[in-house]
Amino acid sequence: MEYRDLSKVFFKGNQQIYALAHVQAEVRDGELLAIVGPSGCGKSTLLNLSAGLMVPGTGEVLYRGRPLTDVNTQVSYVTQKDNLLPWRTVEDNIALPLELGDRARLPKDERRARVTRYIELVGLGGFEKHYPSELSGGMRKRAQLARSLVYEPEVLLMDEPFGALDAQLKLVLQAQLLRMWEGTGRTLVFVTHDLVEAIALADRVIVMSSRPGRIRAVEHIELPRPRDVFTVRFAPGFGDYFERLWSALRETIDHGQGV
Ligand SMILES: Nc1ncnc2c1ncn2[C@@H]1O[C@H](COP(=O)(O)OP(=O)(O)OP(=O)(O)O)[C@@H](O)[C@H]1O
Repeated sequence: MEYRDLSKVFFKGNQQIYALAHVQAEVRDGELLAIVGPSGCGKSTLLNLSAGLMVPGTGEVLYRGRPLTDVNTQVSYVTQKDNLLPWRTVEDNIALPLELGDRARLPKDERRARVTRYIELVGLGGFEKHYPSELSGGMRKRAQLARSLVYEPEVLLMDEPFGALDAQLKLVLQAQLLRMWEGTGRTLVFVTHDLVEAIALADRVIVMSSRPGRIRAVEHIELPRPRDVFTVRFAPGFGDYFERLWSALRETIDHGQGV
């Protein structure tokens, strides 16, 4: 996927909000790309454009070399907002993507087996028949994660998926995410406010400037895989990545509107 000179302006009454300006970047096949940047710098807007849910003002998103002109059905998107369907149980929520489009043609047994596999993978075994209102915040995140992985999309977009969770749970879910992603060859774009999380998970980290969002810095994270999120922060080199990225981020915060 490629962002070519992407800009986006929102209009609110007679106010113009410049969300993104001349974003030029590539998302490489199979990589885990983390995007960090101050609040309001256009990170969610970039994901919305990647999913084809929004039309760019200028420039284009290329997906497999072609400009995206419609909803991108090859990507799955874990949004900031919890959008599990309250009237469906955990297993029925997770099964939903398999009921739509071409995937509805998969044999029923295979669909059921996949749902069970992803429920186990995210650690929700035993809660299949629960409704979202009967789950904790962390469990709802796990269910969202399973729902977005169950149809095995080419690209997974995640918008601060672990932002609101406590530090311990965050680590556990990061570890699960890496376990599910490493070795699959799938592409993952992960927006976060947390630099440590970005370095621990990613192959590359993009730092965006404050609004209008531009690419400020790109860092290749060459820490070996498979990574252990619990210990990687003590690995040699981690501190240097943190220092460089923090310095890029701080500059944009100092010159912008804060976090
Ligand atoms: N539909 C919209 N209408 C008007 N303004 C919008 C709309 N969507 C986003 N914006 C504005 O565009 C800017 C970028 O928003 P966006 O949600 O992409 O930022 P973000 O980097 O994801 O922020 P955060 O880190 O706080 O989630 C913000 O100033 C926001 O108010």
